[in-house]
Amino acid sequence: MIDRTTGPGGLEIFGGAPAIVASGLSKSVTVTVAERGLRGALRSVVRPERVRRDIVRDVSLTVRAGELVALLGPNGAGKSTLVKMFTGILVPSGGTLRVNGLVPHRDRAGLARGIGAVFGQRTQLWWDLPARESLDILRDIYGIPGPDHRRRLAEFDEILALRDFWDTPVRHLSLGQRVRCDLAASLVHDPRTVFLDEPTIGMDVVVKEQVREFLRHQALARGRTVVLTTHDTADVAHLCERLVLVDRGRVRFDGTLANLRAAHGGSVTVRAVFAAPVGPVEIEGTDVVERTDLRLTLVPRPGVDHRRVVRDLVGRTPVADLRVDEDDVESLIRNAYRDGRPVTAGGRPGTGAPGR
Ligand SMILES: Nc1ncnc2c1ncn2[C@@H]1O[C@H](COP(=O)(O)OP(=O)(O)OP(=O)(O)O)[C@@H](O)[C@H]1O
Repeated sequence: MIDRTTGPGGLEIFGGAPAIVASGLSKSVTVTVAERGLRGALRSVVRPERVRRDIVRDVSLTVRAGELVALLGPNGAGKSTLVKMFTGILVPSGGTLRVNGLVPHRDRAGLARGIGAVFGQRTQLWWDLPARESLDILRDIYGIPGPDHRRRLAEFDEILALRDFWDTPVRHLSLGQRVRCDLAASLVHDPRTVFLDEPTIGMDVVVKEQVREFLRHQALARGRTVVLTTHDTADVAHLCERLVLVDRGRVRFDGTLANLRAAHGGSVTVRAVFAAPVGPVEIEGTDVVERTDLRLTLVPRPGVDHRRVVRDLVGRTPVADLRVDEDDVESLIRNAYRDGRPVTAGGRPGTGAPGR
């Protein structure tokens, strides 16, 4: 059963039990190795060589209720496999997993009432029906009371502007319109935890922002847990407080963007233009890149907080203009994969165990 209370302003919020608790979670498959050449092909038929492939290895992760978590990683890293285990579609080969307090593959029916999912290119809507009719069918399947259903659709429509196209058959919708309807379908039964695979794929910048605002609202105001897989680093920068980087089946990093910056950030550059000429300025913990009477460019040394550098600079000189250039999210993630060490929240090297 889903544990709910009423929060400020009468909003329903979910209880404090973690949404996901995974410990040592693994998934292996057995694959047949195809041998080369005609003789090899014949041998593969007569005596196929089978090898075990580890797709997800020893993943430990706790996601609290109401968290917005991005699951990131290169193609083939194991993200979809993890989400398939979270949603009960795949049975883990090892470790333990609970989602909304349930063992997903053992209690798929119970789990379905408390989770929602959007899987990228696939739709859960009826192809030949207008999206609105699909949402009505889902209302009947889940037994949602009419007033609740209408209130939820009005809320989804307010941010996602569904009314413009929800009377059009799904097969005539653009990808961006269809995914917006799929988002509504995944939330219509008010699930506690939502899994979204590339929710902003194929959308223009305006619609992407609409979807991000919608997901923020669903996490912050509604207390829903949102786990999204994405290759769009702007989703991460605009949306997620927590990042889990997966690589070759393992968690390589688990923490906030600030943790990632601390662990894998390159340099931050502080550029100041002064309102009047100044003499020599010494700011502790920095290297000077450029200095004139009117300009100063500094790079804080590793481990030095650039905000302290900015405070010192502004406190001691007449700064007319100031710019801080940091690595963008994409370069941070690239650095994390290149650096190779698994890092948990707080920037500490670790095994991918929950960092908070
Ligand atoms: N049933 C299976 N049999 C064999 N290999 C599999 C199976 N399912 C997944 N894999 C392999 O496991 C790896 C992880 O796949 P997965 O789909 O989880 O990656 P992903 O991180 O979601 O990738 P993408 O970003 O491309 O969607 C891939 O190398 C894939 O080929």
